[in-house]
Amino acid sequence: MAQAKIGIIGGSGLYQMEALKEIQEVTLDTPFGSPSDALAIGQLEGTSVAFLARHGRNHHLTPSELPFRANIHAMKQLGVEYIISASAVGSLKEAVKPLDMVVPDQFVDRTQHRKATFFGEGIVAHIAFGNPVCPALAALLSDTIETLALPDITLHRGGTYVCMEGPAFSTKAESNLYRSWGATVIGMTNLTEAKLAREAEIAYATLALVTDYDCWHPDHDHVTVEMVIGNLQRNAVNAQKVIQAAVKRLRDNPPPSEAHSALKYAILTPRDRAPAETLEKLSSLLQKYFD
Ligand SMILES: CSC[C@H]1O[C@H](OP(=O)(O)O)[C@H](O)[C@@H]1O
Ligand SMILES: Nc1ncnc2[nH]cnc12
Repeated sequence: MAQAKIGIIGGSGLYQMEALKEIQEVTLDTPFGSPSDALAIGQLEGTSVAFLARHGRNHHLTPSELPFRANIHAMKQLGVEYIISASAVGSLKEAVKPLDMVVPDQFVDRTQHRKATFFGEGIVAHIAFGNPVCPALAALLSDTIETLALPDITLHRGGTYVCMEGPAFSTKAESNLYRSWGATVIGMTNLTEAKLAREAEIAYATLALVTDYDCWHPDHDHVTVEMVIGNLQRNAVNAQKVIQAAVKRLRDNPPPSEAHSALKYAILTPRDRAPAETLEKLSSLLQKYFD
């Protein structure tokens, strides 16, 4: 099977990478079901990259329907060590404007209906998640954006991404509550992905692309998909430039990441007490420790 060290997960508005060449479409099965779509494995900046459209290429999956575990497992099967996630977000701060880019360093989990762990069924592990984003990968992403200096785009290094369940947008009371917590942006997908990526020992960072001011802003009574879509298309063009340049940096200088050994002290169940079926199910995550 084709392999790739770098994975890209494209969110709303980013359903393919234009610059990806020699594409092989791979339909993968995982112990956690099928990923959102076939993965496109191809060449970008002379290195192998695996691309997945998070909601499917025709955007047919809601955030709650996303097969997060299958998506991350598929990346692991392909040998991915770094995931750059591109995501549409609403802004919770006046200074963070539509079309700006944020590279968050924290998440707040407001999801309710998701399986956000590979563990259970007889094997227990507790990963550290105090720093939910890989600092080295996030720095690489921010440095890339800064160097590109895209016209009219402000970069915000760091910030807190509130991950809500959706699919409906927030109420004003919720939006103002998140603002009172000092959060920066809001979306519906990235916390779950970041957690699973950490369990899979994949370094993960988010390129958050601001589409709207959510509903708290006095000039925007509601968030509407119409409002979001206009900015999504412009964001997608910028996201492709950033991702391509970040892949080049990653190719040349893949940073060491603590995420790559996240399970080292996390697994509590001794191997000889672990159910054979679960060991088999988790083999691509655990083989390094249990062989
Ligand atoms: C299109 S607005 C709501 C939708 O956009 C974001 O998706 P993604 O994170 O995959 O870019 C947000 O999380 C919602 O799923
Ligand atoms: N305002 C918002 N709330 C949640 N997810 C979003 N994605 C884009 N804009 C959003």
